[in-house]
Amino acid sequence: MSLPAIAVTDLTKRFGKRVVVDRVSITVQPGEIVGFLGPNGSGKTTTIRMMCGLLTPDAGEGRVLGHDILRDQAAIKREVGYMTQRFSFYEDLTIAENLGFVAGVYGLPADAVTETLADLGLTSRRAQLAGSLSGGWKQRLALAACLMHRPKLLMLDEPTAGVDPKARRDFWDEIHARAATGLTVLVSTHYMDEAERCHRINYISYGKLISQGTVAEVIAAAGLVTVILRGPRTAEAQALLLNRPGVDQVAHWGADLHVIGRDGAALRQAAAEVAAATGASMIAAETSLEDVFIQLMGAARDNMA
Ligand SMILES: Nc1ncnc2c1ncn2[C@@H]1O[C@H](COP(=O)(O)OP(=O)(O)OP(=O)(O)O)[C@@H](O)[C@H]1O
Repeated sequence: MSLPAIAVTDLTKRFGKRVVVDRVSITVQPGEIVGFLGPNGSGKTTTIRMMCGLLTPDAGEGRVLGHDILRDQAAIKREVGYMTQRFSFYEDLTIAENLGFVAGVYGLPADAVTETLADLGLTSRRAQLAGSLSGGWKQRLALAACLMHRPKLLMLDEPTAGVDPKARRDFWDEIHARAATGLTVLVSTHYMDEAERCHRINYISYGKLISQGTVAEVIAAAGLVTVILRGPRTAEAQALLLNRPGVDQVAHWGADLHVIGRDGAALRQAAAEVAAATGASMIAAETSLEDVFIQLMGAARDNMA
């Protein structure tokens, strides 16, 4: 097997007395798209910045694209494309002028801009002011800016926040096409559908990595059982289900109620009783990634308490 694109162990970062990243280890193979998920403030951006060579860990070690994260930060920065959460442009410059500025920063030749415009389908819009672009095109410009120096690894921090579904899909098609040619991608997101587009995911909470694997593996590892109650009185059913033994989560999905818990026998018994009491039918269902994340969030909170 080839050298991993990312292999970091026990990364730790404190701000003041607070440990915001706590012994996080991640391995990513070349060409993989790996998702990074977790609640707000859980340490995703801080971890990404340590792996990009922008922030020095207080403890831990590892290599990114073969370079030591503690000693070769300059080399990492040259070979990584980092799209920050709130990417910004000169709004009163055109697309081409913005890319020209970035090319200057990296010391790239002028034809890098022409090539990148063509590569990202931006040539026909090259003279449009960045400030006048829609969210989807702004995001494409941000992607162009971080691909222009031909990085081997892309770190994307919530790249599609606030972008419409069609633009998000186009973005993901673009990412998959590039991964197929060997680009490695680490992407943080709060969107479940995006997590499902990744080859593997990492879930971090309160600075600790608490689940890793393919979506199917993460769902299986959570050991949850889900049943659906379908009937006329779901609001009443929800009230009856809350605080019943075996019921960890109850959530409305349209006209259905999803009932989720770790103790399958207790869950089914509670759901069956409430279904009978409210005239609902009970249907076995697959546990979703969102159900798992809600459960993990609750479990992490309980551990902190
Ligand atoms: N430079 C800093 N100084 C002090 N605290 C910081 C600094 N950077 C981040 N933090 C804190 O560290 C914690 C982790 O932040 P981080 O941005 O890594 O989380 P995140 O998972 O990326 O969150 P989000 O999903 O909201 O983007 C937060 O509580 C944040 O306030």
